[in-house]
Amino acid sequence: MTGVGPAVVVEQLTKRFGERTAFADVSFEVGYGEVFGFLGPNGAGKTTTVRTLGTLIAPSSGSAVVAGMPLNAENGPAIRARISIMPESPGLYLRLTVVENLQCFAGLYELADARGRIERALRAVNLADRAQDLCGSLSKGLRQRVALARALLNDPAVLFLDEPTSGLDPVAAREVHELITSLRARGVTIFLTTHRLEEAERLCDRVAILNTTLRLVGKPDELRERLFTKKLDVRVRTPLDDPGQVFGALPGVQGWDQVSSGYLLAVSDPDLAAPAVARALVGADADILSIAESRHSLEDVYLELIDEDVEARRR
Ligand SMILES: Nc1ncnc2c1ncn2[C@@H]1O[C@H](COP(=O)(O)OP(=O)(O)OP(=O)(O)O)[C@@H](O)[C@H]1O
Repeated sequence: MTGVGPAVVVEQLTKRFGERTAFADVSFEVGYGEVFGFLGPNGAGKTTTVRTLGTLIAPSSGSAVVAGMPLNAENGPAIRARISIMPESPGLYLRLTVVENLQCFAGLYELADARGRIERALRAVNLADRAQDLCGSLSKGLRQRVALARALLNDPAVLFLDEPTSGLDPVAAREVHELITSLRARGVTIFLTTHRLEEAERLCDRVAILNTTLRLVGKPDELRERLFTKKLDVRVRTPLDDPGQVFGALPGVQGWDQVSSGYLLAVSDPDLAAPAVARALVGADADILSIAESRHSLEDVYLELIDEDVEARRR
């Protein structure tokens, strides 16, 4: 499942539909074995990127390498043999059973040892005991798992999952998360588009934020650091008489704000600043309730960027 070099390389890729630009000038790389999150608002170009990298539509300009092969019409069949796409809507034959659906797709792929592959795929998604059920009788969550089994039939090196938990309840979504984690453990490279930011934060090694153009790529922690200053959240039983005197002269504390719950301190390194802050509070006779690093979520990062875009469009 692994290869030499990155699993996906995208360089200045652009897709236009007539006058409309779906995405423009997008460049990034995905390493083998990585879970790569692709985030962005509605209409940002995520699905079109997946369809382009999945060889379903041709880019307007730019270049890409997918599963080690340059993306072009000639390599289409070879790329398709090494990747899978699980689209947002599973598109199963509802009057056929689970196993009949998989047989049908194994036939289309002309896969050798279809029976063994189907058994393994069903086991991988914990559906072996539902093989004879009609797909039409399955819940949305189970249908999604059948679609995932279908995507696993060809043992893909790169798996594109387009909104795999869209419309699922929290339990069904968690099951899909566990499946993604187990696929990653098997070395499958996963390209995951999602609107669920907590899902991206939990599952992805790195994320990209797209809004027609690529806004940021990195590990969630790096993106937080790039966009936000670090903060210490300080809570005390009663407000300080003179917070400026307590926090003002502390090394590593760049500024402070009084908030309803206490004080938010801008710091260069929370681990270094916290003990000094604690000592200063004790020196000021304050009753400390807690001192903790205030963490920005990936959602904060996302909203900061997308809001910037909305503001820029208004100007
Ligand atoms: N076949 C097509 N013809 C014309 N325009 C298209 C086509 N497919 C997509 N688009 C346009 O390209 C843009 C990006 O669409 P895309 O579906 O890739 O966004 P998305 O990020 O996946 O959105 P969502 O999160 O809502 O699924 C949209 O403006 C869309 O209308």
